[in-house]
Amino acid sequence: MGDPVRFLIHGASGRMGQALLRLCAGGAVDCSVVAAVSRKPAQRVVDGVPQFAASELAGVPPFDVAIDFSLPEGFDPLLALCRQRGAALVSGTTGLSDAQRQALAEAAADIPVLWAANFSLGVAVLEELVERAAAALAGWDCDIVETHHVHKQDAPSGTALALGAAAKRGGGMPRYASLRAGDIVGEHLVQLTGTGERVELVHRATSRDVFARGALHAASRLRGRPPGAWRLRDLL
Ligand SMILES: NC(=O)C1=CN([C@@H]2O[C@H](COP(=O)(O)OP(=O)(O)OC[C@H]3O[C@@H](n4cnc5c(N)ncnc54)[C@H](OP(=O)(O)O)[C@@H]3O)[C@@H](O)[C@H]2O)C=CC1
Ligand SMILES: O=C(O)C1=N[C@H](C(=O)O)C[C@H](O)C1
Repeated sequence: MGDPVRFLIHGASGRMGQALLRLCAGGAVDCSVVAAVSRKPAQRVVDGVPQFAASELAGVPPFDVAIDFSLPEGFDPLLALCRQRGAALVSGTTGLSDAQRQALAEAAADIPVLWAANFSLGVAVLEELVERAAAALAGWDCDIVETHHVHKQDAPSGTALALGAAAKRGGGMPRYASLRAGDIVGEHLVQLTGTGERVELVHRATSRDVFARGALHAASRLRGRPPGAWRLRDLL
């Protein structure tokens, strides 16, 4: 066993940030959270974890891996910090611009990075099923319906777009629909419709812990890897 991996949690006050901090405190992986960053932290230290405002990012202590579940507006300073410090970055933030995706790809020349639209095992399997189904059902209509809680800002969800990319790899031409309702954690339906028949592939997340656990395990395995754009399947 080596030293505990040192995490910076970015978006710490949010729904995902809170799940990550709770799982870290519970020992889900061998780690120490050296900085919890949000836009405006209410306290300086919470449960022994130092809290930082986004404007104080330059002053955070040394860390091995930043885990980012925030909003696109906070992404650029975090990526710059990781490059400057030579630290790895795991990000699940969706709604990034093309320029931000390009900057992430360029950063992979210098540091290990992993971005995934969805850190659950089920969605990783669903992507493979969708590609196969779209290839086998050429010419069928392909519709992706995603449903999330009312606070979600981006649409279609990152996962819907990733499933759409899988469908395209199989030859499908996906269309998207988004619903925002109550406190739904995240549901994705891929519907392939022919004449007189229909195939439905569905994933329902009922707890954010599935995403948080996936991100923590990937992050702890990213420490010490060479620079590059890593995929979730390389690490889990
Ligand atoms: N890939 C995956 O598996 C998953 C991805 N997500 C994605 O993760 C992201 C976060 O989701 P969720 O936790 O629900 O969102 P929340 O709105 O609950 O949390 C957002 C967090 O980001 C912080 N933040 C906002 N702006 C900035 C900024 N400029 N700099 C630094 N921090 C900032 C907020 O701080 P403050 O409270 O101070 O404003 C808050 O801590 C979304 O993009 C979502 O789509 C979510 C679940 C799974
Ligand atoms: O914002 C969320 O909550 C989620 N976002 C991700 C996405 O955009 O696909 C993953 C998950 O569905 C929850």
